[in-house]
Parts: sequence; C-alpha cells; structure tokens
Amino acid sequence: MAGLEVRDVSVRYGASSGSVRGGGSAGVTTAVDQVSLTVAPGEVVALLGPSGCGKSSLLRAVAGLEPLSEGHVVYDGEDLAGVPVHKRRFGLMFQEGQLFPHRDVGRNVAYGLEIQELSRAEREARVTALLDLVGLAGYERRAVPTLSGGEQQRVALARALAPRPRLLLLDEPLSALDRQLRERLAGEVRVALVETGTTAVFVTHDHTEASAVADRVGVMDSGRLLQVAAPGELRAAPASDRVAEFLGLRG
Ligand SMILES: Nc1ncnc2c1ncn2[C@@H]1O[C@H](COP(=O)(O)OP(=O)(O)OP(=O)(O)O)[C@@H](O)[C@H]1O
Repeated sequence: MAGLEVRDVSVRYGASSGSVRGGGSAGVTTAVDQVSLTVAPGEVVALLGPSGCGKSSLLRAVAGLEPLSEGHVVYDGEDLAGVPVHKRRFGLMFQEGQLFPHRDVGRNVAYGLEIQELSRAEREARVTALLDLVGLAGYERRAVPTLSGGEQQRVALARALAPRPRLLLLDEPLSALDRQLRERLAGEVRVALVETGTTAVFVTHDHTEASAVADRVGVMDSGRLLQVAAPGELRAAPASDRVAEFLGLRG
C-alpha cells in the first residue's frame, strides 16, 4: 500500500528491550497499545486525545525517534525498522522553539533546501512561494525574534514543507498560541497541506483543531486508538461515550 501503515504498534517506556509483555510489569508504561492506522498519500489525519494518551509517543515512533516494542511502521510498502530518522524523508514540526534565531526568515525556510541540489534562484523561488503559501509574503529578511508566535509557527510550517517531505508529522504545532489564533491557523495549515499535496499526521488535544485540519480524525485514549473517521462521521456516530466526550459532545 502507498502511504503510511502503522501495524499493531506498541511503545513502552521503562522496558529495557522489546521483551516485556502485557504492559503490566512494574515500572513499565505502555504509552501506545497495539495501534494500527493507515494514512493515504495526500491525506491529513489528526490524532486527538487527552494529555498522556500516547499521541506524541505514536508520532515519535513513526518518526523513528522512539523504538517500537511491537509492530511495524511501513511507508510505501517498505518496513522502516532499521531506517534512521534522517533517512525516512519525513518532516517534523513541534509546538515552538524550532527556528534558528540567528538566521532570518528566508534562511530558516531555506534550511532544509541547502543539502538539495538546487540553484540559488530555484531555492529563492521556493522560499518565496512557501512564504506566500503561509501568508508571510515579503518576510524573507525579517529577524526571527521580531515575529509573533503565530508568525513563527507559519515560518516553521514553511520550513518543514520546503524539502517536500513524503510525510509531515506535526506535534501540537499550534498549542502555544491563543484559541482564536489557533482556530484560524488550523484552517490555514490545512490549506497549506492540501495545496502542497502533503501527507500528514497532526497531533492535538483540541477537537475543533482536529476537525479543522484533518480529512480523518483518530481518537486515542490510554494508548489505544478508539475510532478513526472523517470529522462529520465521528460527530454523527461516535463509537463510544469516551469518543463523544473527546469530541466535546458530552459534558
Ligand atoms: N520518555 C518517557 N519515559 C517514560 N514515560 C514516558 C516517556 N514519554 C512519555 N511517557 C509516558 O507515556 C504516556 C504517553 O505520553 P505521550 O507524551 O505520548 O502522551 P500525549 O498524549 O502526547 O500527551 P501530551 O498531550 O501531554 O503530550 C504518558 O503516561 C507519559 O507519562
């Protein structure tokens, strides 16, 4: 299958190897519990759930930053076991603090392009197009410390998209921003992902944001993936009270 396949993946902390079974051993936390999920090429999937449910651990496992205790991460049919982070051709975007403060905006966005064989003109054209895409046309020479939090995250998104990652992993990228800005930016992030045809997994604890950004939303609780469906389908037919609660449909 093309795209991402997460097959029966478990992530445990406190286990010195993958040999711990059942997750009940003293000192072992099962952060991700036999999760299976697919993300088709060009699809945006949000992982939604409360703090500590294992969203970031799953994302990190897909990135190759966390070892799997069980299961497989497969991309375009290739099992990525043994493929290091930098060879997966995945992009990562986090909550904050990922820009280089001593580089201007343009050189931040160009960062991932520097190892690619592009002429200077091609690189500059791509930076211009990406800044335009994230609503920051003309910001090339601005200094990072002069940007607002929302502007910084737009630059971080442009930078993450620049090398055309085959999968973009976003871990609570808007959580440091206030609610109003978050809601607006969630829609803008979706437009940027769709326009660039980027396949993406977007982790959030905010159901409004998940619905605004994703084609499908996966609801997680205590390491398990409870349900995955389009936002409208989830709201119309939540599989359990717990799912309904996380979607803001119950008290
Ligand atoms: N490095 C670690 N060592 C031990 N336990 C960890 C580690 N990282 C995460 N955990 C535990 O694994 C569980 C899942 O954490 P994770 O960060 O994946 O959840 P999350 O849903 O992303 O939460 P948040 O939204 O608060 O970031 C939690 O119980 C957490 O305490």
